[in-house]
Amino acid sequence: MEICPFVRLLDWRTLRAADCLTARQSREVDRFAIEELGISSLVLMENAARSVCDWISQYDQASSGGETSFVVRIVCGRGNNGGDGFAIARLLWTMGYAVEIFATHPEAEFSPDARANAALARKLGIPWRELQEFGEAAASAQAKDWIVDAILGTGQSRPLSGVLAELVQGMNASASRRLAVDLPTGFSADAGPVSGNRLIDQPHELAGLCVRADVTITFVTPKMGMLHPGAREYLGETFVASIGLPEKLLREAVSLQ
Ligand SMILES: NC(=O)C1=CN([C@@H]2O[C@H](COP(=O)(O)OP(=O)(O)OC[C@H]3O[C@@H](n4cnc5c(N)ncnc54)[C@H](O)[C@@H]3O)[C@@H](O)[C@H]2O)[C@@H](O)CC1
Ligand SMILES: [K+]
Repeated sequence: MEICPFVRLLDWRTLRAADCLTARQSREVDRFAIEELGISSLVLMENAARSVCDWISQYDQASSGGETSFVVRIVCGRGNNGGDGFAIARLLWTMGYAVEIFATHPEAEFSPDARANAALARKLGIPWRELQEFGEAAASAQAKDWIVDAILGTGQSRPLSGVLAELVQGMNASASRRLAVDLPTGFSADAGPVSGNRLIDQPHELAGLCVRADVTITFVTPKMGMLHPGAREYLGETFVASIGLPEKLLREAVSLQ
């Protein structure tokens, strides 16, 4: 189902390991695109953000005739997954959506591309709320609202704890719909819904440790962890978004053949 030009629905029935990238391969794709092909990482981030915004606006058109009275709350981590989130906030805001940004870290701790997009969001005066207000905002959110999970993507390297685990619990307890950017926070690109280095057979064990997304929009290709039998429970309806580079080239770059 081509819901918008650069985004295609993932067919779970035909998903194979050969179609999937590991976190390391995903980073290699990034590196190859930036260093060998010379595309800027900010262009990749913008393309990633644009595909998420296209999806939200197409879905909104298709499901409610473009009624945009819902609120999109975007929770941004400190890495490039967060950078995607700041860019998504800017694009949705310029399209007239009600947007609220929540950042998990002070700007000084952001990755360079996240900092660039956060600074732009600040300059444009996009509503930016205190992180500690998120629990209350999520608890009072309506079913037609969206929470965009831009906390962790392929950089997730350990189980969630502390503030991030609390944020994820707040997200999962909310009536709001949840959209995961690249991967749900708490979901390992390599192994799926894991806790520590142990695959979780009982998904309920992950309650609060992994975002239960209604929709996941992943970039370039599916990720290896999506093969885990419990994956769909956390990914929801999954789409694969192109970020402007020929997939075949990227596969060669990570010698997927
Ligand atoms: N693959 C690609 O071609 C592209 C990737 N982009 C985005 O870049 C993301 C990867 O960005 P990053 O490598 O900065 O990583 P993330 O943004 O996923 O993670 C940020 C940082 O969080 C820390 N972290 C890891 N596990 C944690 C935990 N359990 N608790 C607390 N902190 C933790 C790590 O230091 C990690 O570097 C992708 O998921 C995607 O959203 C896009 O911007 C565009 C292109
Ligand atoms: K995410």
